[in-house]
Amino acid sequence: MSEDAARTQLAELAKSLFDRGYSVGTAGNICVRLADGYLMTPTNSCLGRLVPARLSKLGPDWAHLSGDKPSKEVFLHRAVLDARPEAGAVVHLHSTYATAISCLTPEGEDAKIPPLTPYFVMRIGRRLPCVPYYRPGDAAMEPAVHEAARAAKALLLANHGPVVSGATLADAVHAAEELEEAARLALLLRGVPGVRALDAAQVDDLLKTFG
Ligand SMILES: O=C(O)[C@@H](O)C(=O)COP(=O)(O)O
Ligand SMILES: [Zn+2]
Repeated sequence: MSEDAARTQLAELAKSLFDRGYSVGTAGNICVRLADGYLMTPTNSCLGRLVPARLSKLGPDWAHLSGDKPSKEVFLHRAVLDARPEAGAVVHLHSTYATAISCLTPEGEDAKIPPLTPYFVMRIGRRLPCVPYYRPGDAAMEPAVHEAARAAKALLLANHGPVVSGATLADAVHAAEELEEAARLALLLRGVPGVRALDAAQVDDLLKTFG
């Protein structure tokens, strides 16, 4: 995909997330890997109103080259994309239910979202680590995020929100949407008697077939 096409697609998918309530105000940020660097949402930008030509362009060394000032979460995106060479994009949101789970999960543990549906397993996988709390934009989070991202496609930032990678931006967006729905189901069904999750053999079969 050309850089122009990547810019247009980033703005369109970000608007789609915003329009459906996955992001409010200026929350969230997105990064896409390019052949010669990275495209990133500018800091304090609204995902619903991005201008393709004003997206931040960073070089292969993550130095800001052009466009508006990049998101303060450059370290977050760098950690994930360095840890997952196969990933082409990262989406960070403050979507309500996944963020609620990030406030319930003990820091450093995996989030307790049970494998209720096949699509959650297919899109997110077996693990969803929860990285301890860091101030947004704090470079100190990079090693912890890197370690979590090596183990899983998606992770939670404690008391902050989800971070989801994908082979393409569309994949990352779809996975972030699926994570939000899974978090919503998990909270809806919390404590409800008789809830049935997929068993280990069913999860293994999904990962073997689609993972
Ligand atoms: O929560 C935060 O402050 C950031 O993680 C965020 O979501 C928005 O920050 P910018 O991308 O710098 O606007
Ligand atoms: Zn954030």
